[in-house]
Amino acid sequence: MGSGKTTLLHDIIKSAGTRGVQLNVLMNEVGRTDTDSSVLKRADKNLAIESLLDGCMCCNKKSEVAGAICKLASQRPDAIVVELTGVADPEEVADTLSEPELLSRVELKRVISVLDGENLLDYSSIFTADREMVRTTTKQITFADSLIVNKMDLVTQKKLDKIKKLIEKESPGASAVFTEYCRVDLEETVFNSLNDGSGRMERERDNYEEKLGHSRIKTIRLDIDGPLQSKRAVENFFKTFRPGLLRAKGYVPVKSEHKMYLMQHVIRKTSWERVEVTSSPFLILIGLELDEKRIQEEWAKLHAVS
Ligand SMILES: Nc1nc2c(ncn2[C@@H]2O[C@H](COP(=O)(O)OP(=O)(O)OP(=O)(O)O)[C@@H](O)[C@H]2O)c(=O)[nH]1
Repeated sequence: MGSGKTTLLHDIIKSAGTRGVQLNVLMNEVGRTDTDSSVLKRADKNLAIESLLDGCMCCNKKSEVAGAICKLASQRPDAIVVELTGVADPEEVADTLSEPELLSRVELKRVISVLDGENLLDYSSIFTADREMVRTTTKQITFADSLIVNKMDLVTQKKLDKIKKLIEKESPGASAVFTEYCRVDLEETVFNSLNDGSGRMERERDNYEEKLGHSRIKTIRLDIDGPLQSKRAVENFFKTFRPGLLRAKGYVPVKSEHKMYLMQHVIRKTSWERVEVTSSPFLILIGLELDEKRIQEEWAKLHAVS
């Protein structure tokens, strides 16, 4: 909400043009007309943009996101930049990107949070913002691979000290850059993450594991070779990986009941819904800096006893 995201995106698009990097853009504008798209077209008149209007991508627009990303990915760009609204939750977006149809086509490289330095302290205090806003602001700090605190021209030294303390509290050790008009080293903040040799998009991948592995938010796909012992065994497995594990979902067969379940796990709660599924079972885990090696080891044990 006015923190400087479109300002940054404009610069990214311009810079991509001079680097020969082809970007596509997915915009999400809450309750507004599609104004930012025209601003961005000024940076590159041939830019491919999909816009989702009147909704927050992480909530009611979820089902449309997969379609829009697939459409952009089919043009085989080097990368897709997704601009979220200020109220979007990065974790939910990672969740959306882990839909099976997207998992094989795109990989999350970097989450960049642009924070409004002038208002950040208000947005993160329960005395001045509602709980949902505080929660979202905290998540935007916690989940960012790059943290940009913008509008420094409007921030006093006293406020800056408090902002630094807030960031240290929510994400110890995180390095933030403090900017005016989002002027950052774009090589370091954006383009570096594209140069890992993984090449152009739309390449079908045989191995689905760790699709989102370059961001701090990691998605891991676990294979299910046979029925699992019990629901409780799966829930205990999730417990082992708290607090990093945020989300898990999949079709899980349970041996003790000879049934298939749609399993949804969010933070601490796990729900099980009995389903008839003919496709192969799978489980996707989403979390912050998950230790994949350990997870795979524990998962293998769970199978061994099933
Ligand atoms: N004073 C000041 N204004 C800025 C700065 N960065 C951006 N702005 C202005 O703030 C306004 C909002 O910037 P945008 O880049 O559109 O912000 P946004 O995050 O895309 O906004 P939404 O799309 O509404 O979420 C524009 O008028 C910008 O010119 C800054 O560092 N200082």
